[in-house]
Amino acid sequence: MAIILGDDRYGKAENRIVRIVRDSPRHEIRDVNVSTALRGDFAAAHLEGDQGNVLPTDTQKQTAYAYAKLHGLTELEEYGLALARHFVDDVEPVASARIEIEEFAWDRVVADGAEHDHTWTRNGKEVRLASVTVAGSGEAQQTWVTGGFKDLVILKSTGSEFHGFLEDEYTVLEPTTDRIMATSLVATWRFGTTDVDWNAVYDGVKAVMVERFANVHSLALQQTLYAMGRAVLEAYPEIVEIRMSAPNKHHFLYDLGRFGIDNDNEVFHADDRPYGLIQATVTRDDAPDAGPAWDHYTGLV
Ligand SMILES: O=c1[nH]c(=O)c2[nH]c(=O)[nH]c2[nH]1
Repeated sequence: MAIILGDDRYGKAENRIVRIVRDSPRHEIRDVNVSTALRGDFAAAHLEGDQGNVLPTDTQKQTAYAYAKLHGLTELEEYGLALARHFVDDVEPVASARIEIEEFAWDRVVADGAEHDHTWTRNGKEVRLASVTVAGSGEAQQTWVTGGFKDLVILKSTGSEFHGFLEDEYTVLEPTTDRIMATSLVATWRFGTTDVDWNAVYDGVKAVMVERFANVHSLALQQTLYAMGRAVLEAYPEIVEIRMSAPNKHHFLYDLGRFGIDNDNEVFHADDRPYGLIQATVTRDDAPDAGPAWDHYTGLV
């Protein structure tokens, strides 16, 4: 009996590439998850630990990012064809290449009645939230109502800076005057009354927050959150307090300079963790006591 190596392949799975086309003020976005897998003359790596034929998965990753710039991502299939043909045609030991691509769709934000040039929400709706607490009876009965949403994923491809921060001996972050800002927003608000047009207020609050995210030129996610919360309280007298939680979904500019390729805020790596988590409450100074309004039960709201 002989023991033999069966089928094998290898590559870099799930490269989270965001490509912004920004040759006019109206930007375009492509947000993809790209996996590469190569088959070919790679037995020696398994049998002898010989890497002579092995194009590192890291190189496959770099190529996937470089091709996002060089070939664009306007058509996923064109991009995939270019990448696969490169591996097969230009890398000697490669006999076949498979490229798998998932695309996450974004919808352009409409703010002030017009499509926004550089802000999108992730396709698919946010989850609406509501909580009601009633206590006591008769004249003494009290009621607390909160509304909100979670999973409102929103991104702007410019109009965001972050610099002037405190630095110490562990600071390596480079200041930036132009970055992607993205978050998956959770917002919950407390009503001061039950005399509310609930659905209309929900739609309105969401529109106000999206508009502020899009149009406030941001110096930090903290500043944007406060601007959103403030605008909600200004627009809706029936709301007395709003709480927001915003993961900073980091998009790191991919270093293509190493390959002699310019990257003028066009190709990014969308990192999933760790993430900054920014939370803020904005409230009226005369807001009634919150009582049990925030007394969460399931953790879902
Ligand atoms: O908007 C930001 N706020 C921060 O507090 C922070 N910290 C960081 O590293 N990046 C950012 N961005």
